[in-house]
Amino acid sequence: MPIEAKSLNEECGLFGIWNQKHAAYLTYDGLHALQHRGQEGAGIVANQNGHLKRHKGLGLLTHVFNKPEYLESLPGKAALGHVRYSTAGSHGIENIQPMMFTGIHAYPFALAHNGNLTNAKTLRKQLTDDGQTFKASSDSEILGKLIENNPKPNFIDRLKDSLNQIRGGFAFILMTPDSMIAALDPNGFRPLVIGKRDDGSTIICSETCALDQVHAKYVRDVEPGEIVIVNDDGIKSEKFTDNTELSVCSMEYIYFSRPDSVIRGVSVSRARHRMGQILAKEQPTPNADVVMAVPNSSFEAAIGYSTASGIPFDMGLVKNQYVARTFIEPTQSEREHGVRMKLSVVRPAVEGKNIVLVDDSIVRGTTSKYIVRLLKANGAKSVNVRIASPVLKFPCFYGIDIRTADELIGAHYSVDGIRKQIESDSLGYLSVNGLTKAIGHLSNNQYNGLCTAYFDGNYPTKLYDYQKEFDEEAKDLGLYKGMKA
Ligand SMILES: O=P(O)(O)OC[C@H]1O[C@H](OP(=O)(O)OP(=O)(O)O)[C@H](O)[C@@H]1O
Ligand SMILES: NC(=O)CC[C@H](N)C(=O)O
Ligand SMILES: [Mg+2]
Repeated sequence: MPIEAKSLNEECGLFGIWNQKHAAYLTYDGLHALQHRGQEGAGIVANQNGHLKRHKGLGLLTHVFNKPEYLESLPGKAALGHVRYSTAGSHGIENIQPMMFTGIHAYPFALAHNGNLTNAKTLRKQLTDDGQTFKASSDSEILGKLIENNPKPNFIDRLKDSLNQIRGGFAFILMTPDSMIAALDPNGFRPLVIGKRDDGSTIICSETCALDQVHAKYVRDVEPGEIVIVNDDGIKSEKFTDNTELSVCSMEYIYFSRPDSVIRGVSVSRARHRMGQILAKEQPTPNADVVMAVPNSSFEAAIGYSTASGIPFDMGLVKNQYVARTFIEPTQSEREHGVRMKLSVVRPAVEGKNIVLVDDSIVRGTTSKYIVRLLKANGAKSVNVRIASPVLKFPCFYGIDIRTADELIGAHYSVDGIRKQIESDSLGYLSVNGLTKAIGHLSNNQYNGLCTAYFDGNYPTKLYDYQKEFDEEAKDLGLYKGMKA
């Protein structure tokens, strides 16, 4: 199974549409705009007069739907699609979504999930002890199993009960014979938006870039703790809990989401610009000749740095758009090979220059180290690395597949230690305050509406099944040393 040797792996993408005669085709187009969120597999379930039918497979969307008959075989006026990057369970076909369920009520439904459940292990054990069997190994199947086995006669009641049992990061879209239903976790970690097309169809999807793709207008974001029910009677909103506290994953703004998306009223592209501008103020580089980006995700931050500092921007690095894929789990040497296959240098832009190299993040340090060496080998006088986010030193349990701090260079070294490792002349990071300022105030709560746990260890929820292991690791690596826990 081909896995791209990336450092930060994207999350899943969801797209659902109700009341459109070409529902599966528009879902395909919408998923195409969300392909950056997951490349391991894709699937679409169509709803034709209450009958649910699915096609799914491993690999990119274009690969899974590489014959016209696959979409032709999915007629119906509603559809639900998913692109997957795994955070739990294997990379196998059994974990590719949407997943389908029926259960004791003989009421079929399909389910698509973005995020990661923090109490999946416990719930899985409880369900298994109760005699349930699972088809997949990911966490996503758990919500389906809970709904299937809940005795309440009404589907929404079964869903509410089940949503109140799961913990962690979750944006769900479900397709039943008569409704499309979306739900968002009480912290709203993952983006989820509602849109409308002029033809009267309603769309719910992960990012606004997918709304633009299918010519839909943005209506609003789904709220934490909310259930949105779309059917032939219109749109209805309910809550499964009032115990909510918005803390959107800041990594969505820094790296994951597409720059043309808008999350909770904040343009991802403009937020990255501001991260670069604030970084230029916090971490100036006197006497530099040129600002360069590490394509693709740091372009906006680098342009922001250049605008705020007055140092001209230039393209010193080129990214091969035909991404090299490896056929084994990424190892360190695979990653180095991956970066080499991906990035090359424009020598005349680099030779004899003092360079400010802006990237959005350092995970393991593979990319920065390789680029610093590459730029120096091409005659750069100095390479000053500036990172448009704070030091990444804590793992994420809500949907990014950094499950242990051990793999993060920021968990092992001080900023100067990292500088030595990546062999740069200087290194500077954006502060957590700077990051929060760049994104803006999303809420008046203690988190300003943002999860910055990867940088400050301030997790907005208990970590449940992961807590013990995390506490031990945090202690071993001294992650909170010198920090207010
Ligand atoms: O320190 P490292 O472990 O090397 O990881 C950091 C790099 O990973 C991400 O980019 P990625 O290569 O995934 O691709 P993109 O920016 O082109 O999306 C990120 O934007 C950094 O450039
Ligand atoms: N990246 C995601 O959102 C993944 C969803 C789910 N946890 C899975 O592993 O399939
Ligand atoms: Mg990058």
